Amino acid sequence: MALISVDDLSLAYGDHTVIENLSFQVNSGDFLVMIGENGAGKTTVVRALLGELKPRRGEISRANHLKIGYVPQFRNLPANYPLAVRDFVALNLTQSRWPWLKKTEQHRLDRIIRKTNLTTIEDRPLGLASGGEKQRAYLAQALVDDPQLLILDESTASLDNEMKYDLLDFVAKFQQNGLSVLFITHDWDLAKRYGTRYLQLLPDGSYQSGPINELPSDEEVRNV
Ligand SMILES: Nc1ncnc2c1ncn2[C@@H]1O[C@H](COP(=O)(O)OP(=O)(O)OP(=O)(O)O)[C@@H](O)[C@H]1O
Repeated sequence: MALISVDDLSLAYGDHTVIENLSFQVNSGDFLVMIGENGAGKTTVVRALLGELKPRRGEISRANHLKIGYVPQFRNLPANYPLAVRDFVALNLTQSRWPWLKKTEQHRLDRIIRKTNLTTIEDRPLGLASGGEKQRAYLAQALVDDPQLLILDESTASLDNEMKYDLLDFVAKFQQNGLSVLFITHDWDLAKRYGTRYLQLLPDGSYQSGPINELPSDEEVRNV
C-alpha cells in the first residue's frame, strides 16, 4: 500500500529549479533510501513531503490520516539545554497537556524510552547526553506518537560508524515491526546495509529508483 505517492513533481526556490518530473512512492514496509550528492535536492523533497514547500508542478498524495515522524538533519542543542531526555521525548505526544501526562501517554513514553535504550539516562538533561544518545532521543521523540512513516534526514552525518550502525539498528528493528522508513543520506554503505529500495537524485536533476541491490556504486555514479 502506498503511504505517499509523488507524481511528476517539480520543486523550485524562485527561479532556481531543484527537482523536475520526479515520481516515486513510499510503500508500507519500505526502508526507502533517498540518496544523492550534496545539493541534489534531498532535503527539498522532504520539505515538500512534509507540506512545508509548495510544489511548482505535480502532486503529492498521502494515505488518509498518515502520521509522519521526522528527525531533521541538524539540531543545535546547547550543552545547557535544560529539558531532561524524557521530557524532550514527551514534547511530541500530540494528546499531551505537558507536563501532565495521562496514564496511557506515560506508558507510551516508557515504552519508547525502553525501546531506544534511554532508560538509564531519561532524567539527565539532554544537553549533557552524548552524540549517539542525543540521536536516539531525537528518534524516540519522532516515534513516541506512533507514526506509520519515519523520515530520517541525514541523522547519522555527525556520528562515527559504530554509532551510525547502532542508531540504524534501532530503526531497522522498528521497521521489522511494521514502521515504514524514508532515510535520506549520501552514504552508500548505509544505503546498502539497511535499505530495501532506493531513490537516487542525480546531479543533472534526473533520478533513478529500484530495489537496493540495483543501486549503482558511488564510483559508477561519479563516472557517468
Ligand atoms: N531556502 C532555499 N532557498 C534557495 N535555495 C535553496 C534553499 N534551500 C536549498 N536551496 C538550494 O536547493 C538545492 C538543493 O538543496 P537541498 O538542501 O535540498 O540538497 P540536499 O540534497 O539535501 O543537500 P545536502 O546533502 O547537502 O543536505 C541547493 O542548490 C541549495 O542551495
